[in-house]
Amino acid sequence: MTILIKNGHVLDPKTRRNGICDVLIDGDRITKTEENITVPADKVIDASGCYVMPGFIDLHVHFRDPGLEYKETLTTGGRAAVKGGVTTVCAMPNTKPVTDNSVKVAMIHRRARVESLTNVIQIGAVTIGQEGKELADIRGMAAEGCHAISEDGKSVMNASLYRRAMQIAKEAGIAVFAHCEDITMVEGGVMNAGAQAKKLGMKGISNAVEDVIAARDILLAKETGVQLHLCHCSTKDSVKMIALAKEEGLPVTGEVCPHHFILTDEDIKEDDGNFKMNPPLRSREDVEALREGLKNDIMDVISTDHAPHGSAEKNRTMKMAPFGIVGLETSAALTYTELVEPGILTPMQMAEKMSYNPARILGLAEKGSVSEGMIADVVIFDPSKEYIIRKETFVSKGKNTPFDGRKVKGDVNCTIVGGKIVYEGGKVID
Ligand SMILES: NC(=O)N[C@@H](CC(=O)O)C(=O)O
Ligand SMILES: [Zn+2]
Ligand SMILES: [Zn+2]
Repeated sequence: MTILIKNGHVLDPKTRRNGICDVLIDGDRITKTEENITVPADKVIDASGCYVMPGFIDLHVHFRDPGLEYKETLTTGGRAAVKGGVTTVCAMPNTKPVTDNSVKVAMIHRRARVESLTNVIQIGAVTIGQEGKELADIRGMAAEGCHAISEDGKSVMNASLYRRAMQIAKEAGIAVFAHCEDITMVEGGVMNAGAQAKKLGMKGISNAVEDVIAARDILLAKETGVQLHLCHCSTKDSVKMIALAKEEGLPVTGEVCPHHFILTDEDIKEDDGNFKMNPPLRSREDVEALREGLKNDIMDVISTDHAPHGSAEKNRTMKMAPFGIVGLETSAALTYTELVEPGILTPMQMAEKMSYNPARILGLAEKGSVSEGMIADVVIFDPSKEYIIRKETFVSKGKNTPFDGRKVKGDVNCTIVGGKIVYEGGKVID
């Protein structure tokens, strides 16, 4: 099968191509990127007025499979991913049971190849059962294709144990994805500590809850030399610390989620569980620092932390609802609308942070680029389309979003995974 994408504006962070160009796909590879390709193809796509970018690589999703299939599955999560232009995801291990050994990892990889439209890279847990007591078989999981380990959902509070995990990850050549939260400091908090929490009568989560662990983890990365990726950064001091780490030449990267660079705690007008996530929506100052960090490339990655939950669970009070919101189907549009349209990021930076940089962090040499020889994971994005986000239109099982009813500009037109069209004309092609 050959696909010829005509007249699109190619954004390729690897070759720095940034202009109108045709793209030819043959089988699972991109075989040519050139102006005016005229060879016949099985399928021709007119991408006039659209960006042609490397398929998005989301370093942080929760597919809830196995064990919590009522929230999401490899199939439903995969469909949501390709609708959002996401051609590879990193699935976090806080499944049921926790994905903490090579047999479980191999099983998910095997199943995902059949059940999921997007590529799934399973992330292995740091400790057995995410209990923070005994290290998981990190080497074994790395051998099964875990490109990173993570205790996401919580931090490994025992610094000595975490340091040992980092040493092993370093030896195995994989990264550590860090969820930064000092659980001893949370004290029942459900939203950002500040005036809005007081007004709503909620317990607060201060910035230091994140910052003290971010600082610790950077210092541990310095000692062990492991590649450390800080997940869902929400505070201005996280940005500062990553800047410092980079100045020192440490292999530390930072990730920001759309909700953290768009919303503040003041957007929580009432007691609504759909605004509850970890880390919480912070202050205007934090949001500005995250935007600035993305703009000046201190922050490398935009991920979703797609965290689906059942409606009955989320349509409860802030106190009762679980932490987490969905993101796969809104991330590209929100990023374009909030960062690219206003000139905070260039379109090329969007491609970098949503695809190229994640590919580098995972060590995927054949991904994150629309250029000859690469795997044909491609997204065609129409920056002119305006619409309103409606959670009923989500293909994810999770409808838990604070962005329902929000106006956005920019929509995924077509998603190609390994040379196969899996989303086109508003429809997922199973
Ligand atoms: N982000 C969240 O609020 N929730 C995540 C866990 C996590 O990412 O820490 C989840 O698994 O639901
Ligand atoms: Zn987390
Ligand atoms: Zn998460």
